Amino acid sequence: MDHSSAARGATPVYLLTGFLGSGKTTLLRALLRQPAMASTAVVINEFGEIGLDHELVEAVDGETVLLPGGCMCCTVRDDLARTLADLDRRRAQGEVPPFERVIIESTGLADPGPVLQVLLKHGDLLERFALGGVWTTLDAVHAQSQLDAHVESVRQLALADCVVMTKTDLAPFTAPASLAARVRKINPHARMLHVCEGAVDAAELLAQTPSAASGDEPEAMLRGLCQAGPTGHVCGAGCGPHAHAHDGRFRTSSLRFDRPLEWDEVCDWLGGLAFFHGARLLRMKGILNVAGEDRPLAVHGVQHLFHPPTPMERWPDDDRSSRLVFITDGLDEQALRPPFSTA
Ligand SMILES: Nc1nc2c(ncn2[C@@H]2O[C@H](COP(=O)(O)OP(=O)(O)OP(=O)(O)O)[C@@H](O)[C@H]2O)c(=O)[nH]1
Repeated sequence: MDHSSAARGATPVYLLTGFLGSGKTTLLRALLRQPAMASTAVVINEFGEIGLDHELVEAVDGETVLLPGGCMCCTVRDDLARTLADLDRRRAQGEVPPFERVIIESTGLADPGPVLQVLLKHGDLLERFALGGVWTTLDAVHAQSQLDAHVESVRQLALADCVVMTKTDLAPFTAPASLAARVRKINPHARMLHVCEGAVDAAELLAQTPSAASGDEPEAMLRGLCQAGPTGHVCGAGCGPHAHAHDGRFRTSSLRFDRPLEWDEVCDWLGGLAFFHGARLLRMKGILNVAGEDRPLAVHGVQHLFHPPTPMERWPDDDRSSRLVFITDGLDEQALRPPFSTA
């Protein structure tokens, strides 16, 4: 938070961004368990129709708000401004715990520039909230190809105050060093942390403010960086889906299964998807009800890599159906359908 914001008592807002599956939710969960992150309100935005991240975060001892489906950098920017204003009002009226900071987890496809504009341009919000920093997760396994193919991931990196390189445990030995060199060319100012499974010191991350990172006046610097999109397009109030490359090209598909699933069937199905369609399967995540298991299983995939399933503490609500969300680079929905019955 910059000093003028601190002086006027504005609440710092941290934007947690990073490409699909790069470890944002994992980092957020690890952060929220630490005392330094007590009194944090969380705002989560997802691209899919079925929002899963707020359920995967688990055990947040504070206020968690799920922004409606849609990418925050285009369709739900007004919702974000409203959500922040609403959080502030509910805090003043004692309806939510008295949070000291807000973390916004954006969709992996969001261009952070327009999101930051919400914080920097909304007159009403400026009084009460100030940008605390931008944290960008970078997947050490997939980032090189994501940076080649998706301008959103370059923008997420360019606007970072702190780059959190994840999955170094899975990457080939030399990958983090060559990725770090590429990061330096895109964003020489950002601090870089290497973390495994979200294990980062919250206090250290909180210390990475825009001013600490660059020495520039943070809001002025960010305003410049946020103005133009990758194509020179400046996001405005009437900015619709047309303005962003990801709309139309990226497709979200959601599947729901009412009956408990057989684990072997799921493995064959998802294994086949990764094998045949991994290159276009940008992200898969789900909560599964597996026959014989008391607890739900969280499953995650990024391109060809499927992470080991993890049992969740408990079902997030009464809904016992399995839910999966796929974000693909134009993959036909038909290709995702399982060979077994979904009923
Ligand atoms: N081995 C390993 N796995 C990780 C690490 N960080 C995250 N993961 C795994 O990567 C998968 C995706 O992580 P998430 O935290 O859900 O990624 P995300 O960026 O929130 O995903 P989206 O919100 O869908 O874009 C999960 O299975 C995590 O357990 C890491 O440092 N090491």
